[in-house]
Amino acid sequence: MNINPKHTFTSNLPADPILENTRRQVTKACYSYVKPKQTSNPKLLHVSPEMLKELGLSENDAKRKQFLNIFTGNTVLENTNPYAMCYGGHQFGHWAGQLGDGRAINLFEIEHNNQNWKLQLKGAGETPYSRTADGLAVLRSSIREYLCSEAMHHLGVPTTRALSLALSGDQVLRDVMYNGNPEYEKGAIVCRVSPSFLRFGSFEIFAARNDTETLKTLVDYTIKTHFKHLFTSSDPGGTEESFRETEINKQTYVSFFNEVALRNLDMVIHWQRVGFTHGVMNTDNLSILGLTIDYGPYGWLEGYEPGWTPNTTDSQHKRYRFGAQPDIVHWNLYQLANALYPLIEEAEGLEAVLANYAIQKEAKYLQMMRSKIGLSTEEPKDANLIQELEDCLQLTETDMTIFFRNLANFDSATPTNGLQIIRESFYEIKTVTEAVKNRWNLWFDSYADRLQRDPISAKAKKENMNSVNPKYVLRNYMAQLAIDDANKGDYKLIDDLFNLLKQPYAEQPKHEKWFAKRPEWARHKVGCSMLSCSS
Ligand SMILES: Nc1ncnc2c1ncn2[C@@H]1O[C@H](COP(=O)(O)OP(=O)(O)OP(=O)(O)O)[C@@H](O)[C@H]1O
Ligand SMILES: [Mg+2]
Repeated sequence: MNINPKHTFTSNLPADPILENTRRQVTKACYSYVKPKQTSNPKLLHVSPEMLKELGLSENDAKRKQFLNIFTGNTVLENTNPYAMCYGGHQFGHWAGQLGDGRAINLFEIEHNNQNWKLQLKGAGETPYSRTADGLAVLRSSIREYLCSEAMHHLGVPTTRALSLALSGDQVLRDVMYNGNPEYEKGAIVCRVSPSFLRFGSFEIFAARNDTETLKTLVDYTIKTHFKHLFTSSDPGGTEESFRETEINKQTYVSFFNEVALRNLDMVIHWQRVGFTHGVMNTDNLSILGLTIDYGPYGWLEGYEPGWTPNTTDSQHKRYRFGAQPDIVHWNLYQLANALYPLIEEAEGLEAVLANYAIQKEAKYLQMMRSKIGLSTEEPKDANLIQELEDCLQLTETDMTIFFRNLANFDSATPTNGLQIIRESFYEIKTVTEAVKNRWNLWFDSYADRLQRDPISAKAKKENMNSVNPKYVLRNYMAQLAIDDANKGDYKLIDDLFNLLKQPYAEQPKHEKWFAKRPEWARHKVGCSMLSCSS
């Protein structure tokens, strides 16, 4: 295996001078060096061929013992120095202080095709940031993270990626529903991959500690590394040589914040498009690059319900419910603005970005919803048509994925067929009363009128709709079936789902069984509709 490891993160940012792996507050440093824990009997369960290719590795490489050893933490690659990152975060609306990579350990960077990738193990053992926990991850949550991050990539949603899923061979104790019934589960490790694992909380921690110096070092590094275009355009002449020395001006900090805001807006609008509910949008789980990060208690909408969250830890206030996600990004951006303020010392620019986010959020959401119903032009009343559609979707439990996919078959010449076309998306046909049918028929009439004023051909409309409305998503019960099998030692379904989800927008007649509503047994089952943060 030919890996030429890079270390741009550690060579540009301050390290924690303490090398002992003891739990502590780490100050004036962006990371701590720490070695992954040795595992007793590691076994690879799956490797992403697409990710291998992105990294310039071959499928043969993945079969080597060295690959297994490196990506489960048993071998540290020569000339590399693994590390855990320091960050803080606002959890459920409250500042939680230092959090950090309590169980994630960065191995090294690989550069391939002009892209720098950080490779990180999740569940690789304790670090200085582990607080009271064990640094490990269990198989169920690792399968969910592995399958979903690659599935999101294929859906076209900005996300961190996954290279491999492995068993550690060790047992991990977990109290799944936090009700005093801990049990041993299989331990597992996912190798995650991303151009950066920096989170909003990576910046907040230094602002909270009034450590403006380290804050500036980290922000400048981030701009010069990941937002180079901002840096060079506003500071002309910024060549590689002058790269480190050149001062970044205040306007560039504001532009950086603006881009972070817009990238995260783009990400969350994609979530709303595909029905993804993240579940724990704390500021330590929002990426500075606007990538979906931390596949914990996430879930996919089945019945269209903006008030839904899969996370039982949030069942009372439902702060992170599906419909609130774009507003939560906004709230989190306020926290990031506060963290960047010491570098700018003027609120105006940051406030303008936040105000613009609110405007853009409405516009982008509307644009996205127009695409879901196949409109190629804009009319002022589209917002009403879409609002009425969302109201109709909540009249009775209606499957989001099936609804939008089947809606592509609607013909504006025969609006009375509308109900028949979407019938399959209703969970209980007996709840579709005359009153419900009437509302839907009214909507289909307005929709047909609107489509008739749209110049797009029926064929193009259908193609467009099928390219934004996925046919296959990782429904909660599907992941749970793969987990149940894996706990019994059968890993085939992981591979089947992995392959299915590579083409979420394609018709896959052989796999039609996955284009189905959630089965009744999964309605209230732990892991399918209820997920805790225990992972
Ligand atoms: N088993 C564990 N051992 C040590 N620390 C943990 C463990 N589980 C979670 N943490 C830490 O608790 C904090 C919040 O956890 P959260 O569930 O958001 O993250 P995570 O799922 O571990 O990781 P990530 O955000 O990297 O995907 C993080 O600092 C995380 O590292
Ligand atoms: Mg997290």
